[in-house]
This record gives sequence, structure tokens and C-alpha cells, in this order.
Amino acid sequence: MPTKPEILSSSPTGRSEVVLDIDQLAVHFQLQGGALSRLFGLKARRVRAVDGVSVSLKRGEVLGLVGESGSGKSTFGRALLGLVPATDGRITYHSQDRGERRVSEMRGAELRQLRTDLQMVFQDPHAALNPSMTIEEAVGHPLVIHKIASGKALKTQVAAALERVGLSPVERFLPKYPSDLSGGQKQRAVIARAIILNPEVLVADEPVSMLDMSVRAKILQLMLDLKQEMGLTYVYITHDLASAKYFCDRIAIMYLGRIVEIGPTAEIFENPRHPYTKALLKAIPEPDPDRMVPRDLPRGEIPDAAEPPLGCSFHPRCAEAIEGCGWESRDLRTLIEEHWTRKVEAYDDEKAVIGDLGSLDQPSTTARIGAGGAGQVRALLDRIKAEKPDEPLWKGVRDIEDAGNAVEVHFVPADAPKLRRAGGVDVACVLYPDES
Ligand SMILES: Nc1ncnc2c1ncn2[C@@H]1O[C@H](COP(=O)(O)OP(=O)(O)OP(=O)(O)O)[C@@H](O)[C@H]1O
Repeated sequence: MPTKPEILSSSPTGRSEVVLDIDQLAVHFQLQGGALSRLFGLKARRVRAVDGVSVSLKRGEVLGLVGESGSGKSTFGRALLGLVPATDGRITYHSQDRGERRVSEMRGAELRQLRTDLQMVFQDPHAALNPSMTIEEAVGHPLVIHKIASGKALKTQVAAALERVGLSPVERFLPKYPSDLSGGQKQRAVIARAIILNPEVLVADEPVSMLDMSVRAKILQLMLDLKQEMGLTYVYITHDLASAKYFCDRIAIMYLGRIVEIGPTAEIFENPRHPYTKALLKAIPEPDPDRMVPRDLPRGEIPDAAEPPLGCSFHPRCAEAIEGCGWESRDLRTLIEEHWTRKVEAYDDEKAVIGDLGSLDQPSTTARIGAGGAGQVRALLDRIKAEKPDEPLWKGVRDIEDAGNAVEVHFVPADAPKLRRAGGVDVACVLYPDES
């Protein structure tokens, strides 16, 4: 198998440094809902899986995408290969050999070529391999599909790829079926299949998370060796910051479809800026039981990507939130319900004063609540505030206005913060003034 020079100093594009340039990429999924939903006039929901991501991938680097489940990492990775269409924005691929092309404009042969230059390694090696194909057939499959090799040449290339990923003696592995191999061996075979077309970029989506602890480091080391030998560039998708620290040159922290912090790995670990990054770092398990640190996982669950919080989408879970983070009606509902979990005995009377909370589910910086008179609602809100006066939501209340039997709580409106320069990283958080 021919190898590529590790880093080219020039290329036909004149832009050898950048392999992929992603500009304001958005991938939204329209959820149609069933016939019943339409009958009852429920509006179709739109999941903003990726929502305005800009990042450039330099040749030879390992970029980590880290975030909780549902943050949009896999969708982003799939969009790079054109496996899901971009709703908005641009992905430009700077091929060493074929110049600069927008992924969204590629069709037919060009798209097929992209999918040889960019390969994906998935989480579950067992699902990625056809159980009825031998390892020889599976690893050689891309060469057959693309009509690149057959017969003896095919076998030679498959053997070389297996050798390269450490599945040797090769003759022992060629006739085996996936079920004959261990998890680590299967992932090696998947990697052999991914590199057999000599790609430029590997998008590795949780490549070790389903493997035994004992083989994870070995597979990551294999990938680093391959990167060195073949001049590969990686996008490494994971929810595991500890492995990203070991593996990545740069890390992008994703939350609800956006990058909230991006910078060199050392800088992210030594001096995290975004409260979400800090919380993720604190949540890394400490292998030494004597040095166990208290966990500080963000409160609550990751919100619904179809109706993300207003302003900074992390604000409802943020330990450092301030007034300008985008407080809104749904936060008030959460606060009132939390109050009732503490004061169960007050629920019946207070519910009569507050009325139906359903209207608070519509995201808005104006929350109208109350059925039992504005004065009573105000008094109840005061009681709730007195229980936890430091609750950051109250800092985001601009004013409370009487509105008949109800009150209107007006919150300080806020846009989602954009990435801004802060020290050695870029961070999307209002706590950091833009240094640039
Ligand atoms: N084909 C699809 N149709 C509708 N919604 C989707 C589709 N694919 C992903 N989503 C939604 O998009 C959001 C992002 O999902 P994605 O799988 O990209 O996140 P992730 O960070 O990779 O999570 P995980 O680690 O669980 O794979 C989620 O809310 C998910 O439910």
C-alpha cells in the first residue's frame, strides 16, 4: 500500500495546512410527528443537532470533539463525510490531489471519492463488520467496491493493511469471521478497512468506548502510529475527556450543537474557561482512590435540542450563571416545581394562586403566571426567592409587572454567546470579555 508523506509543505491548492474548513455548519433534523400529532395541530419539531459550528482542521492534527450524549458530535462527524446534508453553512475539503471543493456541491463520483479520502471508524466494531464476511473480504471490500484491486493484488493489499494494524500473523486472521475475534481485534480490522484506501482524514466516533479498558490505550496508540506513518488527520469524537487528553492536539467542547470552548489540549486541561468544560473535567473519574475528588456534574440533564434554552444553552445547568445568560419562562417553571418538591404541603394552595404552568413551556423572556391575584403571586414569588436568594435566575429578572389576576416576569434578553478569544482558547461565555 503506498504511503503518503507525513506533512506536505505545498499542494495543488496552495493551502496544504488546512484539510477541512467548516464554516457556520448547521445540521437540523425535521421531526414530522405522527398523523395524530398533525391532527391535533402539534407543530413539527426541528432538532438543531449542529447549530453554527466553525472550525478548521489542520493537516496532521488530531482534533477532539468532546461533549455529553446528544451534543451533536456524531452528526458533525457524519456531515464532514457528506453522510448527512448540511442545513446551512459550508464544509470545504482541501484535497492534496484534487484541490478545494465544497462538500455540499459534490455529487456522484466526487462524493464517492470524498468517502475514500475521508473514512469513518465507528464505536461498535461488531456492528461495523458483516458477520458473514471473512476478515479478508471485509477489509478488502472498499478496494473491490471502488474497483481498485482484485485477485492477488487485492490479497496483498489486505495482508499489508492487517499487518499494519497488528493483526499478524496475517494468514491466521484472513480466513477468520468477526465472531472469532476479540473486541480489540475487531476494531483493528475496522481500522484496517478504513485505511486501506489510503485516506487523508479519519473521523473516529468513540472508537474505543466499547472496548475493554485494557485494550483502549493500545488501539489509540495504534491510531497515533498510523497517523505518523501515513500522515493522517483525525477527528476524534468522544464523551471521554481523559482519552482526549492522551490523544488530541486540540479539543473542541460541544454542547447542544455548538462549540463552547476550543483550544490546545494542554490549555483546556490546565486552564479551562467555560463552566461546562470545568464541570466535565471535574467529572473525570480519578483512578487513584486516595485522590478521589468530589464530582461536580452539571445539574439536570442535557436539554432538548429541538427547544434549546434561550441565550447560552448551558445556562440552566451552569454553576457560574449571571444575569445576562438568557433566563426565561422554562427556568421559572423549573424553579417553582423545585420549590414544591421542598414544600409539598404548600402545593395545593399555591397551585391555586399560580394557576397552570403550561404556558411557561413556550420559551420566552416574558413569563406570565398567576390565577389568584397579582399580589398573591408576587408574595409567593418572594417566598420562593427567600428560600434560595442566590439562585442566579433572580439576577436575570428585569422587572415584574402586574397583569390583571396574574403577573408578568420580564427577563433580561440575551443572545447565544459567540466564540471569543480568551487567553489561549476560544470560549463562548459571557463571563469572558472578547480579547481580540
Ligand atoms: N437522524 C436523526 N433524526 C432526528 N434527530 C437526530 C438524528 N440524528 C441525531 N439526532 C438528534 O440530534 C442530536 C445530536 O445527536 P448526535 O448523535 O449527533 O449527538 P452525539 O453528541 O454524537 O451523541 P451520542 O454520543 O449519544 O451519539 C440529538 O438530539 C439526537 O437525538
